[in-house]
Amino acid sequence: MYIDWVKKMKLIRVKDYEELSKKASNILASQIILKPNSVIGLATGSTPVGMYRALVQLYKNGDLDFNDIKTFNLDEYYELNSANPQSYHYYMNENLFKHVNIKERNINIPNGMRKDIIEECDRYEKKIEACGGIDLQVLGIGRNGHVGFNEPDIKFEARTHIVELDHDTIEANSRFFESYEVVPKQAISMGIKTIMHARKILLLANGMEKAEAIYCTIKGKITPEVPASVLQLHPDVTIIIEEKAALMI
Ligand SMILES: O=P(O)(O)OC[C@H]1O[C@](O)(CO)[C@@H](O)[C@@H]1O
Repeated sequence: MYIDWVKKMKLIRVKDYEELSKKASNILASQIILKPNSVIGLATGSTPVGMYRALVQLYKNGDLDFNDIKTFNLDEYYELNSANPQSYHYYMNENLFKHVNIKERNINIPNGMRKDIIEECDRYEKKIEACGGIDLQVLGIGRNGHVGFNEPDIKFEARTHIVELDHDTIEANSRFFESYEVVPKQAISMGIKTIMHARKILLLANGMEKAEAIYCTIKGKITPEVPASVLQLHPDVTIIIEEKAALMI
């Protein structure tokens, strides 16, 4: 492990995915131990799967208690219901929630099935506020530098909203679906402003295909073309980068 600071961002370089997952779960576990009623922002995608596995293990060993934890997920596909195995509701249940003692009423994920989507986005934002804001937000990163589903050219001032997914994102995520055609083309996502309001941010990057996005996020100019680059302006960001994702920095 190698720790570095670039423009106020704390970079933790790790040798492989296992170390990334362990390190990320330890950071989350410290947050939960130090503040048992923390509000945690959660991410989906393949990258945090190992972190969730490690958190479940800590819980099973009796080292972690989710009883007072509240969670808010970053995003959900539009018009996929929670019983659909491709939905992020389903993913979260399978990877974390059903294995730990979190209370159902403390779990928050945007509801892509609501008829009035604008109202749903508004409700989600208000709920985050009512819970006192997010203490620690976990993020993955897309090949195009997206965070949550905030695609390139997003408005930095956006809050939770409905987004049109990029071709690149649909293509990347089609590995979880039968084909490109059946991947939803829209999603509800926390906006950049919502993410930037979190007190702490933990970004995880794994694999060569993230190397360019990570380079632009850390060393590039701050631009809506690389949504994650805005994190340079956040006062408390930790990025855990596996060796191949760190190739360009
Ligand atoms: O971890 P993965 O599967 O590479 O996904 C990266 C990003 O893409 C998304 O899955 C959305 O496309 C995000 O939720 C995630 O942060």
